[in-house]
Amino acid sequence: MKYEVRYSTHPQDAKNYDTQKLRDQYLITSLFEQDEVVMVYTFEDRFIAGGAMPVNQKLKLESFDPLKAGFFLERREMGVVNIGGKGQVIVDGVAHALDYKEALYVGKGKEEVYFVSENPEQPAFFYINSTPAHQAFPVQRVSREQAVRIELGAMETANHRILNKLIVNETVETCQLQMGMTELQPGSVWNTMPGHVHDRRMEVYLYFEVPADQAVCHFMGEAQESRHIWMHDKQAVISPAWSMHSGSGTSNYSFVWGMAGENLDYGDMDIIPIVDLK
Ligand SMILES: O=C[C@H](O)[C@@H](O)CC(=O)C(=O)O
Ligand SMILES: [Zn+2]
Repeated sequence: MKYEVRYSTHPQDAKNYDTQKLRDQYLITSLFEQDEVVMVYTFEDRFIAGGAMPVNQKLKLESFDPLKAGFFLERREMGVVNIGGKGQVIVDGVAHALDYKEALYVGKGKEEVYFVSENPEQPAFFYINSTPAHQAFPVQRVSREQAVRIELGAMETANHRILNKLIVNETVETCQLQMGMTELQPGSVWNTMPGHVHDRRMEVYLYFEVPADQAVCHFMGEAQESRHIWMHDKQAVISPAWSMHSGSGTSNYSFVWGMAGENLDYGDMDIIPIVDLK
């Protein structure tokens, strides 16, 4: 398994970052590598964003040195969203089938977790989010039908999108993790517009279904001191609690969002009026 550690940053410091520094600090370019588990451990709320792409073998979820844990979920919980072909997540011997855009919550204390693809020609891409946890909640699969679906925005403002709450307190009991998936409708390009911040929680976005010759421009930073990061398919970006997080694409696309921090209130956001953005 491969991992990387990223320290957290101060907004006053981030103001001075040039393009490369912004990308090094916040952009995660590669989480999906054949027959590997790849993890980025950020000190923003000790959130881990990872990818598991089993092709020719099943992959074991393993702890890594900075966690100083006997096994990965010893003091953590995890959410998994499959953004690839059919696969299974095997948790302490129990197989949970995950189809495209389905999710699985795995609570603290589960010792043995494996990732498997059904067909090596169409491997599963398991996107992983994990946060510290102090209570064990049951494993729960969230199918597409079980997700809480909300329609947001409008075609006229190029932000018509379907938000699917996958792992939120309406569907799954968690310690601090929340996850969901938002799908921009054809012709719509703006996510999270009007934008927001939530000082109570940090967030990570993973963009996918971005066509190979298109890109998403992700907006971050303080609302009056915004910066942008150009992103491609299956890349993720870390949003510290002080940062806005919004994006516009050169086509429509989808993204998985994951949050952790102070509360489990999805609606706890401070909206930034569009005319106040700088
Ligand atoms: O705090 C919540 C997250 O930023 C996302 O759920 C926002 C989002 O998917 C959207 O508006 O398109
Ligand atoms: Zn947010």
